[in-house]
Amino acid sequence: MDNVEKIKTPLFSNITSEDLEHIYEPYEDSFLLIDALEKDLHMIRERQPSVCLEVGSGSGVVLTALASALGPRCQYRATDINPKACRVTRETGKLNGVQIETTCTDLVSAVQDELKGKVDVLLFNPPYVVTPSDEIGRGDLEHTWAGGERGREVMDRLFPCVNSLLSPQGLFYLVALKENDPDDICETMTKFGFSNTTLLARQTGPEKLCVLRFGHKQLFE
Ligand SMILES: C[S@@+](CC[C@H](N)C(=O)[O-])C[C@H]1O[C@@H](n2cnc3c(N)ncnc32)[C@H](O)[C@@H]1O
Repeated sequence: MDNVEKIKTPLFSNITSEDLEHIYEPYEDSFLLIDALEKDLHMIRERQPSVCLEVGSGSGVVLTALASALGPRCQYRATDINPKACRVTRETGKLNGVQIETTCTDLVSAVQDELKGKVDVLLFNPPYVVTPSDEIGRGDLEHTWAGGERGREVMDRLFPCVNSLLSPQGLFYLVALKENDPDDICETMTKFGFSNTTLLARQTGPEKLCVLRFGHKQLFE
């Protein structure tokens, strides 16, 4: 499509091999989310976002890519349960001229009061791999992929918080795997008052991934 504005993949030469023993190396799912944001950039820009929040920012490449395209008028916030990921997220932002404020917390616990109703763009590329429940949180790397039953145990805990975090015009972008049952995710989010769109879907090796976008129902009526 000619009219799609490009989002540059950020530099991430700041990430050392030692970091990669603890944090998620940008991979196909990260780039799928960046591609989905590129596809939706016109809609994001129209909203003149003031706050973008990425949950589980890992290396920070996704939020940095979005921030580089949107510019400095917006506040860029990130959370991760892993303090090393928070540090690398800030560094990746800095390397690309973007300021990202990070908070080390479980999902959005430490920021949800402050950011209530203010988040215009919410991003989550969750740990989505189907694993035994007790693999969740076993270590830094397990945090990056272990999703427990149906790969849903971590992302499912964020869904009830989305309504109170998003601004009235806010959009929520979520990466999901076929095994996570995207139709059921959409049904769950419908119950919380959201409309959904599948923005992109891609087979990457054995994984069938998609990016879902949610917005308050009345926005799309
Ligand atoms: C699949 S990685 C995605 C990293 C990055 N957003 C990307 O797309 O490359 C999932 C990230 O979520 C973080 N994470 C896992 N469980 C979390 C939780 N309960 N709260 C906050 N972050 C979490 C992990 O530490 C990891 O950085």
